Amino acid sequence: MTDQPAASDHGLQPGDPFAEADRRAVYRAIATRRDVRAEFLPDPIDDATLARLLSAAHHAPSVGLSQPWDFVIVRSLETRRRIVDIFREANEEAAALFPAEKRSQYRALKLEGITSAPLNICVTSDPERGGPVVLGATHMRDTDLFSTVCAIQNLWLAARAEGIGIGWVSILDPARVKAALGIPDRIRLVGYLCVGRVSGFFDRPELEQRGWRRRTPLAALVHDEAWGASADPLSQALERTNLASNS
Ligand SMILES: Cc1cc2c(cc1C)N(C[C@H](O)[C@H](O)[C@H](O)COP(=O)(O)O)c1[nH]c(=O)[nH]c(=O)c1N2
Repeated sequence: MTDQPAASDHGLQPGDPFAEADRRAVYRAIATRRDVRAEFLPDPIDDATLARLLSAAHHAPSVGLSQPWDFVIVRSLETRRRIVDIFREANEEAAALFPAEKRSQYRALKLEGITSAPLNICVTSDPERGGPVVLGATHMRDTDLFSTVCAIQNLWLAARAEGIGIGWVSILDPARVKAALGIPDRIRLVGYLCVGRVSGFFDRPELEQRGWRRRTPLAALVHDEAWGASADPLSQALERTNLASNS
């Protein structure tokens, strides 16, 4: 046992940045990760690949190392059809909430790939996993959820690197999904993911491509010292940064 940080098994000294190609690969996964709805292929995901994705998720940070996540793997078409019915009902309710001029555009969007993807993963969070008092969760009650979202993002990025698409579906009544999957009441439903190999990834968010909403310039979201103060000259660097080209 040592109290030193672990030496990397990738030929790096502790504290070294990644080699250039590896660094680029990390940013490329981040920049090209997409939410996938319609481009799923029926090809099954083999267990070794699925295990890598789940292991990536399980390496996420978590409040007090509580690891509040569980992953329900859903392959049966019968179960996925039940979930799609839950989606359809919620999606009708959702459409009605948008103003009339947006409603038809909303209805034209494909917002799930539950039965077209060969596999679904329901990711949950157990607020009691870390015990009655969790280090780091004493003053921010939703930190178990934040941790579980980190796990989903890890899985999403790893999937992109594997050429596997992920589509997150949240237009669902969580109580009904939990009942369909036998998930106990006290467990929180965080993400319902459609997972599968894809015919391709959009190069921009599909919602942007379809004119629903655009990505906000980052400089508008970074505040210098206090809320509302623009981060000049950092803002110039932010405007120049293009993650996709790693420049
Ligand atoms: C918490 C949460 C919940 C949802 C989503 C994402 C997240 C983080 N997204 C995907 C979302 O629309 C997408 O991430 C953005 O449009 C940005 O696109 P890219 O992910 O960059 O492709 C999503 N997409 C969809 O088609 N149906 C859905 O119900 C949801 N729900």
